[in-house]
Amino acid sequence: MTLLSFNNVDLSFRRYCGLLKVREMPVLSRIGFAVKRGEVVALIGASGGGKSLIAHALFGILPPNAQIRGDIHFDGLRVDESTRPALLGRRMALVPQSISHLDPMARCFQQLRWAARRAGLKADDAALMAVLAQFGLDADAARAFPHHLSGGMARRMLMAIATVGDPDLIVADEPTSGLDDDNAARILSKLKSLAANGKGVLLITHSLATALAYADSVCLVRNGTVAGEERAEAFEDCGERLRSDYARALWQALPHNGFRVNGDA
Ligand SMILES: Nc1ncnc2c1ncn2[C@@H]1O[C@H](COP(=O)(O)OP(=O)(O)OP(=O)(O)O)[C@@H](O)[C@H]1O
Ligand code: NI
Repeated sequence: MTLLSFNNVDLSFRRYCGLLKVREMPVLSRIGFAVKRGEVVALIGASGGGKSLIAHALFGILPPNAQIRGDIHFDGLRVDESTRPALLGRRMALVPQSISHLDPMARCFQQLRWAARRAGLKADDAALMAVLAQFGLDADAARAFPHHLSGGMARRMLMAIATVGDPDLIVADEPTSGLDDDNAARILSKLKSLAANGKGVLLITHSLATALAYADSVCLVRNGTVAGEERAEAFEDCGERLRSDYARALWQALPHNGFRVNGDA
């Protein structure tokens, strides 16, 4: 069953040139993809391609000069200013790319408690500590203010905060950046197991290798548009089963495919 769908979503930023002239800078064009329950969909693409903006459009955290058109649906409901508040934290949660989304003025455990409360959960402290333990975070991390955490610990704290409310959809924006291999695997396995338990997961990453190890399907984002949608299992051999040229080029550029460019032998 489809949990999240983007249909023909366009996004532009208004910029003032001079005093009165306003220019529209398009950044996303005709974005369309879907996430079903039980699957991990990876949004992948190079830096600056528009992946985070797609997540920000869903969660309503675009800057005020952003102009958005098109349809975003969550579980059959159109997502807009009126419907979004009831969804945030309860039905869908974001693991933001930047760890600066943690509140610098509150201890981490307090922020976890707020997230649980926002989701309508009456979790006691022991249950919240168990959530932290899933991400390798202990009582010291719980007591800490965000600036006392390492980058990797802060990222794991963001995962704990996003998942504590048991949302139906998790959007994880580069959730493993700055993590060592073990902690990265822990986060990605957790996302995969959430999907295996009927949740939907949108994994945003610049790494095709990461996407292929954990995702069921891959949506390629390039220059603000969807340059291809592929099943993860189509990335095999020489990529004959891939539908888009861009996917084939990325696949052939991976180290174990010999860094071939444009299909060169
Ligand atoms: N507030 C803004 N005003 C104008 N342009 C913006 C704004 N925010 C982002 N952009 C532009 O939109 C484009 C897409 O940015 P976005 O952060 O979504 O990329 P990304 O694919 O997530 O990249 P990365 O992998 O580096 O995180 C970039 O070219 C960026 O410069
Ligand atoms: Ni990003």
